[in-house]
Amino acid sequence: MRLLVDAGNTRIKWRLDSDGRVVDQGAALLVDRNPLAALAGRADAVERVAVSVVAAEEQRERLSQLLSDLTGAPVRYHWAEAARGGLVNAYSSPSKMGADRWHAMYGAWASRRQGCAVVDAGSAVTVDYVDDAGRHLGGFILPGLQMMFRSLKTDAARIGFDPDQVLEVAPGRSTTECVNHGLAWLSAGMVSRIQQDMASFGLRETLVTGGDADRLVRLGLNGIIKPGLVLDGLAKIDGEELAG
Ligand SMILES: Nc1ncnc2c1ncn2[C@@H]1O[C@H](COP(=O)(O)OP(=O)(O)O)[C@@H](O)[C@H]1O
Ligand SMILES: CC(C)(COP(=O)(O)O)[C@@H](O)C(=O)NCCC(=O)O
Ligand SMILES: [K+]
Repeated sequence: MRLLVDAGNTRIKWRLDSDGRVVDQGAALLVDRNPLAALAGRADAVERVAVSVVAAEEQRERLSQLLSDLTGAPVRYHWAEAARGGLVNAYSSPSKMGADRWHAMYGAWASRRQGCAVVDAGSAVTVDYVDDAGRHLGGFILPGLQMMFRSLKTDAARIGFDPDQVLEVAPGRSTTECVNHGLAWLSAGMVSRIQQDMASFGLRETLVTGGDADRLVRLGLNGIIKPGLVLDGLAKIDGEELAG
């Protein structure tokens, strides 16, 4: 059995897989005392661990310690790459790209082998475009929903509001409405820009992952929700590395 781990800036997502079959999966907040607690007592069967991490280096070290407390199995960290299996990264310095973006893109590319957009609505939102030839055309990094609520709350003295994840885009008539509708309106604007880009780059499908994936779809993004897309790509890459 193999343990796959996707450590984002907010949550750690994990999956136990056996020969490509999902045996179990879960998620916990990165700040939890032990985000891998659900795996205690089941680690004996783990023969190998594969990790995709974008959280800070100190969080990676903490995760590393949690994993070695859990299992003696070898742990392999996978990072962004220049190219793999026909997918070619647009970055001139691929190691600077978040591992999660590469793994999500590879998850999409390996299963479809056609042009697509990959949207990861996590702590930050990332949008990446891949054409039919497997060329990554580039992407965007934007603040995620909680990050935007936080910055409005902490960086402006007189914006008092109760954050609420509404999908309402009408002009607001109170501070709370202006903020909540404003963020829905901003996300809806991003959604229509993605859809314009899809048409102009001739891309067919949008795959959406991350904690706020469902919100973007409800705001009109014409996409397929793939909650485990990063883990799908990670599983594939780790399997390919093992096979040599
Ligand atoms: N249970 C949850 N805990 C925290 N954030 C959540 C939860 N459910 C949905 N979210 C939303 O998910 C976003 C974080 O997405 P996630 O995919 O967990 O991020 P990351 O990959 O950066 O760890 C937050 O902006 C938040 O709005
Ligand atoms: C953009 C990200 C913060 C997204 O991470 P997440 O919101 O999923 O935690 C992450 O992919 C990252 O740290 N990227 C490094 C910079 C880059 O991709 O160019
Ligand atoms: K993300």
